[in-house]
Amino acid sequence: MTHGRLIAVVGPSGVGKDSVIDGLCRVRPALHRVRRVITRDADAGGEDFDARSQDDFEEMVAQGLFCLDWAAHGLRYGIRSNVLTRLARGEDCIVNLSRAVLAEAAHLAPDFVVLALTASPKVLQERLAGRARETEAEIAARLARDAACVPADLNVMSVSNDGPLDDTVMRVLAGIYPARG
Ligand SMILES: Nc1ncnc2c1ncn2[C@@H]1O[C@H](COP(=O)(O)OP(=O)(O)O)[C@@H](O)[C@H]1O
Ligand SMILES: O=P(O)(O)OC[C@H]1O[C@H](OP(=O)(O)OP(=O)(O)O)[C@H](O)[C@@H]1O
Repeated sequence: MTHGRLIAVVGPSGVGKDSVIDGLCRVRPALHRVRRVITRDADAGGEDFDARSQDDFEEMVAQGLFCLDWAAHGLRYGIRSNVLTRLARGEDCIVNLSRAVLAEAAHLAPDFVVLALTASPKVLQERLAGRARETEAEIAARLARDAACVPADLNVMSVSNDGPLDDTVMRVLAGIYPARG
């Protein structure tokens, strides 16, 4: 059976990673959205995720339950290893990742694609303020974050999300699932 494709969505805070993932999964329901484990309050809003305390999270790490985990924005993030079973069954999976774990993530699937979203600094600022999930100080820290670069040797598709969301979703779909024939 063909191995599923793993699509990693990366980019600065507020660029639209979760929104683009939502849009892609709506248009392509067979695409599995990977639910992240995060040490964030369960009622923080935004993406659907599994909230865990710091202690519980570290226990999950110790038990080897994650195939990827990282720290950012004062939070811990984990991807459960069961995504590997889905990929092995041939399911395509999409996940919001840190740029810092891309090299490691590339080893998880033979068909690994990075979707790197971009937007202007002004747009990022407006979107984070509009999302209203973080405080002003947290937004400032996100905008100032000095993130790792996307490794040059990976299969990277870079797409601007400065314009309407539906346009971005359609451009991404055309890029990652080009029509055959
Ligand atoms: N193309 C777009 N046009 C307008 N608003 C957008 C667009 N993409 C995302 N947004 C909005 O910007 C905010 C940040 O998007 P989000 O998906 O949470 O970004 P990220 O996951 O990259 O931090 C959200 O309020 C979302 O609704
Ligand atoms: O190392 P970086 O590439 O900068 O990424 C750091 C973190 O930022 C994003 O998290 P999250 O989705 O919680 O935050 P965001 O919605 O503000 O992007 C991303 O998923 C990573 O977990």
